Amino acid sequence: MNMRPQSSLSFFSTLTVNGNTEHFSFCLDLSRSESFPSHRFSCVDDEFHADTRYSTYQVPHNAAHLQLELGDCLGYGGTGTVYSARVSNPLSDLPPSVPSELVVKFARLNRCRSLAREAWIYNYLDENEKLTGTVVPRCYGFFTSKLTESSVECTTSSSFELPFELPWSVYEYDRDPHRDSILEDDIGKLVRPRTWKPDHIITKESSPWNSWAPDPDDPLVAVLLLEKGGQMYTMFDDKDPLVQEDVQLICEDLELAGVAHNDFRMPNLIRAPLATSVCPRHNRVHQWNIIDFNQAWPLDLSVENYPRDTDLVLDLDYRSGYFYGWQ
Ligand SMILES: Nc1ncnc2c1ncn2[C@@H]1O[C@H](COP(=O)(O)OP(=O)(O)OP(=O)(O)O)[C@@H](O)[C@H]1O
Repeated sequence: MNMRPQSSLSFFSTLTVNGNTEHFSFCLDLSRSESFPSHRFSCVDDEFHADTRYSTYQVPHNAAHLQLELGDCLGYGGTGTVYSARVSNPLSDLPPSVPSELVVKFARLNRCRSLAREAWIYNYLDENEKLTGTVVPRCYGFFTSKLTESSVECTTSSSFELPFELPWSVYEYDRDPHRDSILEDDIGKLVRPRTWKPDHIITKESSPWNSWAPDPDDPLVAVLLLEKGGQMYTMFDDKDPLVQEDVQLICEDLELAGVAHNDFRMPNLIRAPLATSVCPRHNRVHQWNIIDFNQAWPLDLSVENYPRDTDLVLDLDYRSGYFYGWQ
């Protein structure tokens, strides 16, 4: 029987991140936290739907503890700052498939809710679509911790507000540093089912993240732990027909999973991690992975008129002006 290996999302319950650079040093203890479910978008009526199938995923409470030493900054954007991190646990404590280096995406202090959404999409792609490890990096969980002054030392200044000084600092160009960004399923009409049964199922509306807002007096740090991929896509890669073919195929995989990415640009396409598995649909190891899902949402292709009605929403528009950053 062809059994899928245990999901990387079930490996760890708690995490310690040690960061020591010339600007700061910190030691953060974090615990697994629930991610933030999305409503289901439907192209039938162009509305978001509350749907009990789109709910939180269980977090493991008695799984292993992971210890990381922060390495280089790999990139940043409006939502977070991304670092490589070396696993410092004794190897015997870890599931054998855990690589020695991972990636920590820190949410900016005002963007924890957006990162909680991105974490939910990774969960969705892992559990429903089995795309983690082939088309998107494997995810090792979403963790949070309250930030205390005692856990952080800044060598330049002790301010929590300094841009770029700390991995969770608010983005310098943020238009509203005191709020998280508005997600597409926060606005417009919401369609509710006629019968709404189980109270114990946590959907977007009943999730604590739905009403979350950053509190400067009680800051929260949130991180997403991912498999480490390589360099992002460049104009040089763009000229290679083999690269183009492979990217078309991973776009097809994400489209057939019914996940609308909503921000498909060159920086969100990276070289696939070393341990990428064979894609069962294309019977090959893809050389590229898609990242950055904080603006994504799922569709249910079994109720959509696919591809006729879904094309505009699901099409990743590879090599479009938006992809190149021209519009
Ligand atoms: N798993 C990964 N492996 C290697 N590099 C990564 C990984 N995840 C992110 N990066 C690097 O970090 C950069 C920023 O990551 P990401 O796009 O997730 O941040 P963001 O803040 O959500 O961006 P945006 O402003 O588009 O929302 C990427 O362009 C990429 O270079």
